[in-house]
Amino acid sequence: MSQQNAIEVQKVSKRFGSYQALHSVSFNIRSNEFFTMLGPSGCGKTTLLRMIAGFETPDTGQILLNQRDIVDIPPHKRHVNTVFQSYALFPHMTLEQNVAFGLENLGWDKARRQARVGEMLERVHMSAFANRKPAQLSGGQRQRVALARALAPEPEVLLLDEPLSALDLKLRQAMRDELRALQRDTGITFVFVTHDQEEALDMSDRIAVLGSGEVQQLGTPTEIYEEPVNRFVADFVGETNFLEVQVLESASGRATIRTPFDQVIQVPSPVNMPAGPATLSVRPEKINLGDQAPQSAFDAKVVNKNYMGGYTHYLLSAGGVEFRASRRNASRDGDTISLGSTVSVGFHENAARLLAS
Ligand SMILES: Nc1ncnc2c1ncn2[C@@H]1O[C@H](COP(=O)(O)OP(=O)(O)OP(=O)(O)O)[C@@H](O)[C@H]1O
Repeated sequence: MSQQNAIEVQKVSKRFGSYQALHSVSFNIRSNEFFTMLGPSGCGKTTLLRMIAGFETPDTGQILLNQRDIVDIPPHKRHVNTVFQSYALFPHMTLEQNVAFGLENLGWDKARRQARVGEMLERVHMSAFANRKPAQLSGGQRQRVALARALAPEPEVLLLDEPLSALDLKLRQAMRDELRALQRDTGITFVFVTHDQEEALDMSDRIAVLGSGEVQQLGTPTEIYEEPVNRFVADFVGETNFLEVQVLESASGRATIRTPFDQVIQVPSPVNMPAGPATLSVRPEKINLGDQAPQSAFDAKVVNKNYMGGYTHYLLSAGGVEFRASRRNASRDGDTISLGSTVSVGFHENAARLLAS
């Protein structure tokens, strides 16, 4: 993957009336990557996408597209296309005409247009429907055509605004793989907006987690999930337990802490973590139970359990604290820990993460 930047967002702020939607946001999107802006409703992700597209302007700051400032370039001159949740296909046109539409405006001649439309419909597996109208298609098929139309003029960047959210669950999952493959095949930079953390983890090369109009963390899916920098990211991406701990000392990315279960352990930590109270994030699947618990284990009571087939989720209590653990049922009789029993519990030190805030 090239490390060149397709898009640079530099200190972008935006206010709507008295509401500050973006607070001096900066990040770079690399050429040819699948980049996701992930965050809860209202965090500013759509506003950022609309700024890149040119439908919205920053109050302050700059946006560069391939090193060029685009703030004053109108949307249709940006070599950026957008796919929306609502497809936005022209209902009176056939699929072929829909995909050809933008190419005609760009001045492509008929032969070139036809070749490109054929190629794009093929790519999204819609060649057999070329002469149908959008109303004769399912939601997933419409979204494939919308993708073909947006990719046909070979934009430098494709913006995707929650494009899967109108589809049902099964189709959404299948479309994730298709989108990812389409990005790899075309090599076009994809900028994807979603509030669905699973989608983001599944598809992205890198994710920017947005919250309260700021970038809370930017990293690969593994970094975001395994090394969340703060409570917001740990909570928004995946499930986790927050344990109130005491930092005894810290140095170069590791800290010695006392847990609510009276263990003194060393865990990964942000640099310069001051001594005193802090929060430790431990994901439920990283808490091991019974014979799987490590040596530093302690006893906990099973307060509740939910058998989910492949997994069982447990609510446990120890040291006056309740926390969650989940365990994969790896065999027919994997679910052996009963409600009300006392079980040995532990987690590997590298599986926990001390949070900066
Ligand atoms: N044109 C506008 N006028 C006033 N407020 C706006 C406008 N556009 C966005 N906002 C506000 O700015 C904030 C960020 O909006 P934005 O649409 O970027 O959020 P989002 O993260 O995409 O959320 P969602 O997933 O709900 O679309 C929201 O609180 C929204 O109400």
